[in-house]
Amino acid sequence: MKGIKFDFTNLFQPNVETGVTEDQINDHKDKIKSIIEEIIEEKPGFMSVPFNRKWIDNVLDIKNLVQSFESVVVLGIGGSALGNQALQTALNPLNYNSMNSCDRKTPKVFILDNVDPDFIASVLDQIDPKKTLFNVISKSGTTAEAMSNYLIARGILETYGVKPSKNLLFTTDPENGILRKIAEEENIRCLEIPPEVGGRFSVLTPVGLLSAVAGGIDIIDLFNGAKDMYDKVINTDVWENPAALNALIHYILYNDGYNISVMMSYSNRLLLLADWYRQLWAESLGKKVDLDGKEVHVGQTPVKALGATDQHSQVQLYNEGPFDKVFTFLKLERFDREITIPNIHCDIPELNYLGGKRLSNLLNTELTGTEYALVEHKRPNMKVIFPAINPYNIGQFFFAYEFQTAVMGKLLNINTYDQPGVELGKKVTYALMGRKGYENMEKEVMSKLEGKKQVIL
Ligand SMILES: O=P(O)(O)OC[C@H]1O[C@](O)(CO)[C@@H](O)[C@@H]1O
Repeated sequence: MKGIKFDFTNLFQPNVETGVTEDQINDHKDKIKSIIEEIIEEKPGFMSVPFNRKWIDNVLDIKNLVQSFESVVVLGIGGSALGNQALQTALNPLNYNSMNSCDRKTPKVFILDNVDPDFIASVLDQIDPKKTLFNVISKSGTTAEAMSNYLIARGILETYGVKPSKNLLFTTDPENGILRKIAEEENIRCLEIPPEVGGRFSVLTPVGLLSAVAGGIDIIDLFNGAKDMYDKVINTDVWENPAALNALIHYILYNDGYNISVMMSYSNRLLLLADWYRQLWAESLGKKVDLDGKEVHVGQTPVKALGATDQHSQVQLYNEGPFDKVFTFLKLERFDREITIPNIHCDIPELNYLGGKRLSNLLNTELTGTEYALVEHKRPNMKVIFPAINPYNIGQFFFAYEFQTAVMGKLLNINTYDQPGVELGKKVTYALMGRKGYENMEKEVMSKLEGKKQVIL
């Protein structure tokens, strides 16, 4: 079977004592059917993305230009960066940027998704601004982090005497926002973020596609994967729909106190898919009010982990701590590279069992060990199995989880597509950084901050 597989075995009773039952799933069969019908009917923006060739063409039209640069630097945050990072890390070698240019063939790709000066400076040290394309990505065109990094990049270009329009590319709303305005005034190249697609659902739009193309990734196959997954997830029978079944099981467990969803990748290359998932699951589902206006404070906290590394950091808690976590392992069957452990110290039993074994075998055996231990400790867990890492499988993953999030949002009866909870912190930053129009807020914040009884040791 082509594509990724979802192994739900260890989420069900009697395989795991705390798991769900078939009856519980059957009790929700009709509800899931109507939820899927509703989603198809309502068609949230992300649903049509894989079928709109425009997003691919817009990016492929400028492929040669983009790939003519030595480096491409993405300036964005949240949904305007996490998908890009997941794509680069999964689909290019982990040492991609440090490979020599003949082996790499396509530009180095850096993603600046923070305003930590040590981080930004460390990337700026690695690029030649004159040979760098800065892709500023912001749907709103107002995000302080993306905008300050834009100003820094532009300042550098101006210092070097480079015409900004030559080395800048904006990815933003087709009509609104300050980036669009600057682009129009200065004739800066622009790609569109479809207004109906929220940032965290935008990886398959030019948001994620431009840097993917810069890194030589086959975006057509990425779309093919997403399209084939679409066909699977619109199936209204929960037993044949991996995204709906996954959402439903997470929902049932959540209502049983499983407040945390751990995504643990047994592949360094797949790890940042878990970062992408964290934003999707957290921002979409963590809500104060439901669709009836009732205060509900729902949401399952997504956590990222790496196997085998975190077996030696987190697994003690996972096995013996509170019964509040459901686990998703990302398993890779075929690694691109292989290393065989040499037969050295053949007379030392603590070492000789490893000799001659492949590292991938050790890693996946460790996964089996962790799964086994979790089951023994009555912890529900599942696997997403990647036969290999390729654009098709990654496209499938993205679309499956986007749809799963949509189903979970319906089960929780919340608005999956807004994020009112991020606004206050943003506004306080504007106020304290002196943005015009926020003077009253600055006063209010300062008086609250100064009025606090200090407890500093
Ligand atoms: O693309 P923008 O508008 O800069 O937003 C970046 C991110 O900020 C948020 O609006 C809130 O943190 C996310 O939803 C979004 O992905």
